[in-house]
Amino acid sequence: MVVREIIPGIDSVGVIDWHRMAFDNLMDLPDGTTYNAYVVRGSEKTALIDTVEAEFDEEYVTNLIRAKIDSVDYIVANHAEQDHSGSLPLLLELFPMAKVVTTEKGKELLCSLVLIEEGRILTVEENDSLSLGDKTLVFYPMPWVHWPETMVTWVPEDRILFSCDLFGSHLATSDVFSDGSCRLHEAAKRYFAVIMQPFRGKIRTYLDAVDDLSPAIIAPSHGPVYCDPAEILTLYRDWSSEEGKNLVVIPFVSMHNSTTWMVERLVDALIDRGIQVRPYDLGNASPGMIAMDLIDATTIVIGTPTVHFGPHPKAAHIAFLTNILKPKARYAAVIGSYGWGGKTVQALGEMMPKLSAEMLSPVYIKGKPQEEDLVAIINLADEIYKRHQDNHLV
Ligand SMILES: Cc1cc2nc3c(=O)[nH]c(=O)nc-3n(C[C@H](O)[C@H](O)[C@H](O)COP(=O)(O)O)c2cc1C
Repeated sequence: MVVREIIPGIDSVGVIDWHRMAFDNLMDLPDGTTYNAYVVRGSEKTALIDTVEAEFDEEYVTNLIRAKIDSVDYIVANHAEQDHSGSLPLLLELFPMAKVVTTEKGKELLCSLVLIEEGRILTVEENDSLSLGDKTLVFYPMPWVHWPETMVTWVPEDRILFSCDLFGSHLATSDVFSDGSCRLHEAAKRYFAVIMQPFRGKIRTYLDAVDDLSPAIIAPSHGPVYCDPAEILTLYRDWSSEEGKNLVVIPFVSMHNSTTWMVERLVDALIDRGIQVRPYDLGNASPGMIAMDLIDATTIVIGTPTVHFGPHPKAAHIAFLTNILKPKARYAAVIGSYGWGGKTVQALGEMMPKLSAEMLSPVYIKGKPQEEDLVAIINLADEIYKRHQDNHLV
């Protein structure tokens, strides 16, 4: 529990969740997370920006007491997801005059997800503003970062942007401000990979809007605050672009090593051809790491044996994840081994209808790979090399 000043009149009053291991049961969290919330004190009125997970209610309220907040006029809900709206019911009890400020869609979601009474909600649209006296809150809906109701809040007098999940990172740290470290950038990338990647087209548009505002500070709802917004804006420009890198990601699973031997041969052949390669054994790989590489990969190769006539469930899981993340990869292939028959290659293709990648010829072999099978793997490496060359990546 700790209150930190961001700038005079604006404090960080959120909480640090040091030990959380997973988020949304979708993403592994190696570094915990934070639920950021802020207080903006104007000369006449006070606003809170976002709240925290309900299980951290007590810490949040303690922070408000430490920050000497005895009245609240507005509680801005930039995003209705429970990690930011969970404390709203308690806060509305504690501050009976406070209004929740959100978009029309946010109102609908808050009423159903955290059971807020409609009468306590004030809805806002693009460019609407609320005066706090010497500070103003201006609202910009930015749907689909990463839910339909999301918005950001801007304080023009201080040029600070409360960007909610946009620019967030799951990183529990005692630093309230970015330290510019690789660790933070990796946490932000992991966050983008799993939460923002499918919406990168919209995000490119929103990056232009943020550039137009030219913020001095970006204060997201997870992870550190950026006093040099170019740091995170530059990373977001790269991650949200449609330009893949000279990278092949190979998530694979094997029961008796035939698929593993094929993957090993492919890895060596790609390295020989000057292509960066990341194999992930799905027996113990982190889905977050794979998702991060999907941001950059130009080619995805899934390796799997046939199990009960289809792909191994671990390969099916990664195909499903790939499909929902809609990565920018231009090429995909399936390699692996079967015993007597099945529809593994076709089934995997059908699991990824949202992947707009050209499917390269599979190398799907019976039993243990023989020399001619390994030659087919070399041919696949050549195919990938040619495609990467066509894209001026090698
Ligand atoms: C539980 C189980 C189910 C299997 N089901 C099939 C199947 O439906 N069709 C098939 O062709 N092979 C099936 N196989 C055989 C494997 O696909 C085959 O042994 C393959 O070579 C294993 O590749 P790996 O060494 O990479 O695990 C099955 C094997 C196991 C262990």
